[in-house]
Amino acid sequence: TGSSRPQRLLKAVQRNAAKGDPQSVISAIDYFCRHSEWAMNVGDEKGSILDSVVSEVSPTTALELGTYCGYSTVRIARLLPPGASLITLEFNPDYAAVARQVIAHSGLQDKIHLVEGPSGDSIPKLKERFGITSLDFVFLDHWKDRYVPDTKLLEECGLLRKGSVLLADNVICPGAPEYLDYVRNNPRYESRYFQSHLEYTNVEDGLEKSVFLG
Ligand SMILES: Cn1ncc2cc([C@H](O)c3cccc(CNC(=O)c4cc(-c5ccc(F)cc5)cc(O)c4O)c3)ccc21
Ligand SMILES: [Mg+2]
Repeated sequence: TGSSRPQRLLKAVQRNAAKGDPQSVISAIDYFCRHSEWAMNVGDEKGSILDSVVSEVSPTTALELGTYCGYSTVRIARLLPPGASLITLEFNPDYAAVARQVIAHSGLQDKIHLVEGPSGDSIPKLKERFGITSLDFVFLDHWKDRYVPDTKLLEECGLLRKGSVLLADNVICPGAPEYLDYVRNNPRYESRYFQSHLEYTNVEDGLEKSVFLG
Protein backbone atom coordinates (compact mmCIF):
# COMPACT_ATOMS: atom_id res chain seq x y z
CA THR A 1 0.00 0.00 0.00
CA GLY A 2 1.00 3.62 -0.36
CA SER A 3 2.93 5.95 1.94
CA SER A 4 1.32 7.96 4.73
CA ARG A 5 1.30 11.76 5.04
CA PRO A 6 3.91 11.66 7.83
CA GLN A 7 6.12 9.50 5.60
CA ARG A 8 5.73 11.97 2.72
CA LEU A 9 6.54 14.83 5.11
CA LEU A 10 9.68 12.96 6.22
CA LYS A 11 10.76 12.49 2.57
CA ALA A 12 10.36 16.24 2.03
CA VAL A 13 12.64 16.88 5.03
CA GLN A 14 15.24 14.38 3.83
CA ARG A 15 15.21 15.90 0.32
CA ASN A 16 15.07 19.61 1.19
CA ALA A 17 16.63 20.16 4.62
CA ALA A 18 20.34 20.22 5.46
CA LYS A 19 21.37 17.55 7.96
CA GLY A 20 22.20 19.08 11.34
CA ASP A 21 20.35 22.32 10.53
CA PRO A 22 17.16 22.56 12.65
CA GLN A 23 15.95 25.75 10.97
CA SER A 24 16.09 24.12 7.53
CA VAL A 25 14.06 21.16 8.88
CA ILE A 26 11.42 23.58 10.19
CA SER A 27 11.36 25.50 6.88
CA ALA A 28 11.14 22.30 4.81
CA ILE A 29 8.11 21.10 6.81
CA ASP A 30 6.39 24.48 6.59
CA TYR A 31 7.01 24.60 2.82
CA PHE A 32 5.65 21.03 2.40
CA CYS A 33 2.53 21.85 4.43
CA ARG A 34 1.83 25.09 2.57
CA HIS A 35 2.52 23.83 -0.96
CA SER A 36 1.94 20.07 -0.89
CA GLU A 37 -0.12 18.68 2.01
CA TRP A 38 -1.55 20.35 5.12
CA ALA A 39 -0.47 18.64 8.33
CA MET A 40 -1.23 19.36 11.99
CA ASN A 41 2.15 20.87 12.96
CA VAL A 42 1.96 23.98 15.15
CA GLY A 43 3.27 25.82 12.08
CA ASP A 44 5.31 28.99 11.59
CA GLU A 45 2.86 31.63 12.89
CA LYS A 46 1.99 29.91 16.19
CA GLY A 47 5.54 28.52 16.12
CA SER A 48 6.93 32.03 16.52
CA ILE A 49 4.83 32.47 19.67
CA LEU A 50 6.07 29.07 20.90
CA ASP A 51 9.64 30.22 20.23
CA SER A 52 9.20 33.42 22.24
CA VAL A 53 7.73 31.58 25.26
CA VAL A 54 10.47 28.88 25.18
CA SER A 55 13.16 31.56 24.90
CA GLU A 56 11.65 33.50 27.81
CA VAL A 57 11.41 30.40 30.04
CA SER A 58 14.74 28.92 28.86
CA PRO A 59 13.72 25.56 30.41
CA THR A 60 16.23 23.06 31.82
CA THR A 61 13.53 20.35 31.63
CA ALA A 62 10.71 20.56 29.09
CA LEU A 63 7.86 18.17 28.26
CA GLU A 64 5.83 17.92 25.04
CA LEU A 65 2.54 16.00 24.89
CA GLY A 66 2.00 14.86 21.30
CA THR A 67 5.11 14.55 19.13
CA TYR A 68 3.40 13.79 15.80
CA CYS A 69 6.17 14.32 13.18
CA GLY A 70 8.52 16.19 15.52
CA TYR A 71 8.07 19.71 14.11
CA SER A 72 7.44 21.43 17.46
CA THR A 73 9.91 19.03 19.09
CA VAL A 74 12.66 20.47 16.86
CA ARG A 75 11.34 24.03 17.34
CA ILE A 76 11.58 23.70 21.12
CA ALA A 77 14.84 21.72 21.30
CA ARG A 78 16.75 24.18 19.08
CA LEU A 79 16.14 26.91 21.66
CA LEU A 80 17.08 24.94 24.81
CA PRO A 81 20.10 26.10 26.84
CA PRO A 82 23.17 23.79 26.95
CA GLY A 83 22.55 20.67 29.06
CA ALA A 84 18.77 21.09 28.96
CA SER A 85 16.47 18.37 27.61
CA LEU A 86 13.03 17.88 26.12
CA ILE A 87 10.89 14.80 26.80
CA THR A 88 8.22 14.21 24.15
CA LEU A 89 5.37 11.71 24.46
CA GLU A 90 3.84 9.93 21.45
CA PHE A 91 1.48 6.93 21.56
CA ASN A 92 1.25 6.31 17.78
CA PRO A 93 4.23 4.15 16.70
CA ASP A 94 4.04 5.31 13.07
CA TYR A 95 4.22 8.96 14.13
CA ALA A 96 7.05 8.11 16.58
CA ALA A 97 9.04 6.38 13.83
CA VAL A 98 8.76 9.41 11.53
CA ALA A 99 9.51 11.85 14.37
CA ARG A 100 12.70 9.98 15.32
CA GLN A 101 13.98 10.43 11.76
CA VAL A 102 12.97 14.10 11.56
CA ILE A 103 14.72 14.69 14.90
CA ALA A 104 17.82 12.80 13.72
CA HIS A 105 17.93 14.91 10.54
CA SER A 106 17.89 18.06 12.67
CA GLY A 107 20.86 16.83 14.74
CA LEU A 108 19.07 17.56 18.03
CA GLN A 109 18.60 13.91 19.12
CA ASP A 110 20.96 14.32 22.12
CA LYS A 111 18.61 16.93 23.65
CA ILE A 112 15.42 14.94 23.07
CA HIS A 113 13.90 11.84 24.74
CA LEU A 114 10.98 10.47 22.71
CA VAL A 115 8.87 8.13 24.88
CA GLU A 116 6.37 5.88 23.10
CA GLY A 117 3.08 5.31 24.91
CA PRO A 118 0.01 7.21 26.11
CA SER A 119 0.68 10.29 28.25
CA GLY A 120 -1.48 8.92 31.09
CA ASP A 121 0.90 5.99 31.47
CA SER A 122 4.18 7.88 30.88
CA ILE A 123 3.65 10.98 33.06
CA PRO A 124 3.64 9.08 36.39
CA LYS A 125 6.96 7.43 35.44
CA LEU A 126 8.87 10.57 34.39
CA LYS A 127 10.46 11.30 37.77
CA GLU A 128 11.95 7.83 38.25
CA ARG A 129 12.80 7.36 34.57
CA PHE A 130 14.54 10.69 33.93
CA GLY A 131 15.54 11.70 37.46
CA ILE A 132 13.64 14.98 37.22
CA THR A 133 12.12 16.80 40.18
CA SER A 134 9.89 19.21 38.24
CA LEU A 135 9.12 20.55 34.76
CA ASP A 136 9.96 24.12 33.75
CA PHE A 137 7.89 24.06 30.55
CA VAL A 138 5.08 21.88 29.09
CA PHE A 139 3.73 22.10 25.52
CA LEU A 140 0.28 20.49 25.18
CA ASP A 141 -0.56 19.40 21.63
CA HIS A 142 -2.09 15.91 21.91
CA TRP A 143 -5.79 14.92 22.06
CA LYS A 144 -7.61 18.04 23.16
CA ASP A 145 -9.82 16.14 25.64
CA ARG A 146 -6.65 14.95 27.40
CA TYR A 147 -5.41 18.48 28.21
CA VAL A 148 -7.37 18.71 31.51
CA PRO A 149 -6.80 15.16 32.83
CA ASP A 150 -3.09 15.34 32.00
CA THR A 151 -2.68 18.78 33.60
CA LYS A 152 -4.30 17.37 36.77
CA LEU A 153 -2.00 14.36 36.53
CA LEU A 154 1.08 16.60 36.26
CA GLU A 155 -0.08 18.40 39.42
CA GLU A 156 -0.78 15.14 41.29
CA CYS A 157 2.64 13.72 40.33
CA GLY A 158 4.34 16.81 41.77
CA LEU A 159 5.82 17.66 38.38
CA LEU A 160 4.78 21.34 38.48
CA ARG A 161 6.47 23.93 40.67
CA LYS A 162 5.85 27.64 41.32
CA GLY A 163 6.54 29.23 37.92
CA SER A 164 6.14 26.15 35.69
CA VAL A 165 4.78 27.29 32.32
CA LEU A 166 2.12 25.37 30.35
CA LEU A 167 1.55 26.34 26.70
CA ALA A 168 -1.44 24.72 24.98
CA ASP A 169 -2.00 24.58 21.21
CA ASN A 170 -5.41 24.67 19.48
CA VAL A 171 -7.45 26.19 22.28
CA ILE A 172 -9.81 27.63 19.61
CA CYS A 173 -9.47 25.20 16.67
CA PRO A 174 -10.18 22.29 17.10
CA GLY A 175 -10.71 23.80 20.56
CA ALA A 176 -10.12 22.82 24.17
CA PRO A 177 -13.03 24.51 26.00
CA GLU A 178 -12.78 22.43 29.18
CA TYR A 179 -9.05 23.25 29.39
CA LEU A 180 -9.63 26.99 28.97
CA ASP A 181 -12.28 26.78 31.68
CA TYR A 182 -9.92 24.84 33.95
CA VAL A 183 -6.86 27.11 33.75
CA ARG A 184 -8.77 30.42 33.50
CA ASN A 185 -10.99 29.78 36.55
CA ASN A 186 -8.33 28.18 38.73
CA PRO A 187 -6.57 30.36 41.33
CA ARG A 188 -3.46 28.18 40.98
CA TYR A 189 -2.89 29.39 37.39
CA GLU A 190 -2.24 32.77 35.79
CA SER A 191 -3.41 32.43 32.14
CA ARG A 192 -3.02 34.49 28.99
CA TYR A 193 -4.33 33.91 25.45
CA PHE A 194 -2.12 34.50 22.39
CA GLN A 195 -4.35 34.99 19.35
CA SER A 196 -3.07 33.52 16.09
CA HIS A 197 -4.27 31.27 13.25
CA LEU A 198 -4.62 27.57 12.60
CA GLU A 199 -1.39 26.37 10.99
CA TYR A 200 -1.09 27.23 7.28
CA THR A 201 -4.60 28.80 7.19
CA ASN A 202 -6.36 32.05 8.12
CA VAL A 203 -8.79 30.29 10.45
CA GLU A 204 -8.61 31.70 13.96
CA ASP A 205 -6.71 29.68 16.57
CA GLY A 206 -4.38 30.49 19.43
CA LEU A 207 -2.17 29.36 22.27
CA GLU A 208 -2.98 29.59 25.98
CA LYS A 209 -0.03 30.25 28.28
CA SER A 210 -0.64 29.31 31.92
CA VAL A 211 1.83 29.82 34.77
CA PHE A 212 1.43 27.44 37.74
CA LEU A 213 1.46 29.52 40.94
CA GLY A 214 2.21 26.60 43.31
C1 LIG B 1 -2.76 10.31 24.98
N1 LIG B 1 -1.60 10.64 24.15
N2 LIG B 1 -0.34 10.58 24.59
C2 LIG B 1 0.46 10.94 23.56
C3 LIG B 1 -0.32 11.24 22.42
C4 LIG B 1 -0.03 11.63 21.11
C5 LIG B 1 -1.08 11.79 20.23
C6 LIG B 1 -0.79 12.14 18.78
O1 LIG B 1 0.34 13.00 18.66
C7 LIG B 1 -1.98 12.78 18.13
C8 LIG B 1 -2.71 12.06 17.18
C9 LIG B 1 -3.83 12.65 16.63
C10 LIG B 1 -4.26 13.93 17.03
C11 LIG B 1 -3.51 14.63 17.98
C12 LIG B 1 -3.98 15.95 18.50
N3 LIG B 1 -3.86 17.07 17.59
C13 LIG B 1 -4.95 17.45 16.91
O2 LIG B 1 -6.00 16.81 16.94
C14 LIG B 1 -4.84 18.68 16.07
C15 LIG B 1 -5.82 18.89 15.08
C16 LIG B 1 -5.76 20.01 14.27
C17 LIG B 1 -6.82 20.22 13.23
C18 LIG B 1 -7.39 21.48 13.06
C19 LIG B 1 -8.36 21.68 12.07
C20 LIG B 1 -8.79 20.62 11.29
F1 LIG B 1 -9.70 20.81 10.33
C21 LIG B 1 -8.22 19.35 11.46
C22 LIG B 1 -7.23 19.16 12.42
C23 LIG B 1 -4.73 20.95 14.41
C24 LIG B 1 -3.77 20.75 15.40
O3 LIG B 1 -2.76 21.64 15.58
C25 LIG B 1 -3.82 19.63 16.23
O4 LIG B 1 -2.86 19.50 17.20
C26 LIG B 1 -2.35 14.06 18.52
C27 LIG B 1 -2.40 11.60 20.65
C28 LIG B 1 -2.69 11.23 21.95
C29 LIG B 1 -1.64 11.04 22.83
MG1 LIG C 1 -1.77 21.31 17.44
